[in-house]
Amino acid sequence: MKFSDELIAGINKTWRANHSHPFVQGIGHGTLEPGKFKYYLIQDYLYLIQYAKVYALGIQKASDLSTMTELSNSVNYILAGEMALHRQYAERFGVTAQDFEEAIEAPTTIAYTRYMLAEAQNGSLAHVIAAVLPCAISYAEIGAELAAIPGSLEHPLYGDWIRTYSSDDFAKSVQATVDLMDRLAIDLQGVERDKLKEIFLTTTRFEYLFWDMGNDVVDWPQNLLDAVTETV
Ligand SMILES: Cc1ncc(CN)c(N)n1
Repeated sequence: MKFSDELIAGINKTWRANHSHPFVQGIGHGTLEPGKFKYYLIQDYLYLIQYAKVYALGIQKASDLSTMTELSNSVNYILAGEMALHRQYAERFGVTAQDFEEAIEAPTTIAYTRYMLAEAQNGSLAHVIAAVLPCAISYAEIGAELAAIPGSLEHPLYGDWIRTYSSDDFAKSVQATVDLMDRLAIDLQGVERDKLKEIFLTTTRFEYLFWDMGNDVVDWPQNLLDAVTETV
């Protein structure tokens, strides 16, 4: 069994919980409240900025030019490809990409992204890839599953999102990361593999928290947001 398959098989219940999350199903069936989607997109834009930096740390830790090039392609795909989707939605919601970029990061966004950055900064390239892998694979799987729901691809608001995450471009970018994980794992022993499994489980759990955040619009308490002008 490939190491990437072993990672998912070892945490199957947690893994599937993301697919059946009400927020995800709401996108697929077109029943999600647009306001929740907008809040999620803003936080996801901020998330992707940090996520691109995690991949960039991988470039620094890579030991060959071909891996560096692959990771650099991933950084470019996130910043220019995936985030273009969010910029297009910003326009549809009547705000600018800069409004998205200048939004306040919610506690979940900070916790998830800074966890990945800490593991990436302190660990090896394998740690970097284990941290980003649930994000990559789960969106590709979710995109494909939602695309199979009749009419989902034509939904006026959610169709673009589903088309992006079920696209060949996204799948190609994810496959490069999966293949890299499998190559890196070949040389690793038990304890090192266990650490990768722990990181993979943690970021899979964070994926669930991120869907929860969107579904419940979880932000800092309003009184703290109102007091923001006191500190900036
Ligand atoms: C939280 C999250 N996880 C994963 C993806 C897919 N890159 C995303 N856009 N946002």
